Amino acid sequence: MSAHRDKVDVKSLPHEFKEPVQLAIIGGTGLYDLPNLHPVARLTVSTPWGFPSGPITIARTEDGFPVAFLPRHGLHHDLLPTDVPSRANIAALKSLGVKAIIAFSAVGSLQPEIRPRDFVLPTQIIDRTKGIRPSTFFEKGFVAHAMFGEPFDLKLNKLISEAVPSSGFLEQFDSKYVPQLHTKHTTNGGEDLTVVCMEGPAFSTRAESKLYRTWGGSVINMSVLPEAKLAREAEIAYQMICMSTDYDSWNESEEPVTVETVVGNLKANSANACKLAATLVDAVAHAFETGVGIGDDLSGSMKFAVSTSPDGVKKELLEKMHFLFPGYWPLH
Ligand SMILES: CSC[C@H]1O[C@H](OP(=O)(O)O)[C@H](O)[C@@H]1O
Ligand SMILES: Nc1ncnc2[nH]cnc12
Repeated sequence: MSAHRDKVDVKSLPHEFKEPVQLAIIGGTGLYDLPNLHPVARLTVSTPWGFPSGPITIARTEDGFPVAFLPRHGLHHDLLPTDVPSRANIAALKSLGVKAIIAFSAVGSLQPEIRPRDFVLPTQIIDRTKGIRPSTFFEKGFVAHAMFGEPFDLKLNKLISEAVPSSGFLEQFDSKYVPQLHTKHTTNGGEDLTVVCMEGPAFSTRAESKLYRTWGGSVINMSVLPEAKLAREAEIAYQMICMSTDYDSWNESEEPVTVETVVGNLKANSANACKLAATLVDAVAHAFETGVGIGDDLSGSMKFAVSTSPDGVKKELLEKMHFLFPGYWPLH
C-alpha cells in the first residue's frame, strides 16, 4: 500500500518506546505499513509465546497519539495463515499497553450485496479452522474460559461504524460503483454480519462455499481466529475490518477466487483502505483522548474466568500469565 508521508528509514528508528501505546493496527494482506502516520520507533518484542510476526512499528498521528502497527503475515508476507504466531502477536501488543486492536483482513464475499471492494464490519464468527493453531494462552495446569458469545468489541464496532459517513466517504473506483461499508446497524437492519474463518491455505471448494452461505456466512477469511479469541483472553477490545476482494467459489457466474483476483482488488482499492485506516485511527485516538473508555469493560474480566485455584499452579505457568496480567495471581 502506498505511503503518503516522506519515506523514513524504519531500520534507523529507535528500538525502544517508553510511553504506553493504547491502540494497535494489525495489517492483513496488502496492508504492510501505516500510511499517513509518522513512524517513531521499531520494536522487537520477545514474549513467553515466542516472537511476533515481525517488528512492531510505533507511529504517531498528527496530534501525537502513538499507534502500534504489526503486519500479520510478516513484512514480506512469508507466513501462512496457519503459521501466524497469534499468541506472540497479541501478547506483544498487550505488553506495550494496547487496549484496542483494529485488525484489517482481505475476505471473500459470500453474499451478492457485499461486492468486491466493499468493506464489512463483522459481528460474529464461525470457526472452520482445523484445531491446529494454538488458540489460547491457557494450558494444562491453569484453566480459564473467556466469554466469546460476542466475539468483537461492541463499543469499538459502534465507534468505527459512526466514524465513517454513510455516503461520500469511499471513492468510486470505476464509473459504475462506489464501495460500501456494511455494518450491523447502518446497512444490515440489525442483523449480524458473520465472518467464516477457514484453515487454508487453499481456498474453499464450491460446495463448501455454498454450505457457508446456508449457515448465514457474510464473508470468509483465514485470519480472524485465533486472533480474536486471544485478544479477548488478553482483555483487549478487538474489531476486524474486512475488505471484500472476491466472490469466493459459490458464485457460478464468476471464476472461483484466485490470489490474482484478491491482490488486484486490494491494489485497486488501496486509496479507500488507506483513507479508512487513517479515519479509524483518528476516531479511536480521539475516543481514548476524551476518555470514552474503550476496553475498560474487559479490564479485569479474566480474573473471574479462571477455573483453577491459583494456589497450586506451577511457578513457570504463573510467570507466563504475569506477562499478560501482571498482579492478577501473585507469584508464590
Ligand atoms: C491472499 S488471499 C488469502 C489470505 O488473505 C487474507 O489474509 P488477511 O486476513 O491477513 O488479509 C485471508 O485471511 C488469507 O490469509
Ligand atoms: N475467498 C477467500 N477465502 C478465504 N480467504 C480469503 N481472503 C480473500 N479472499 C478469500
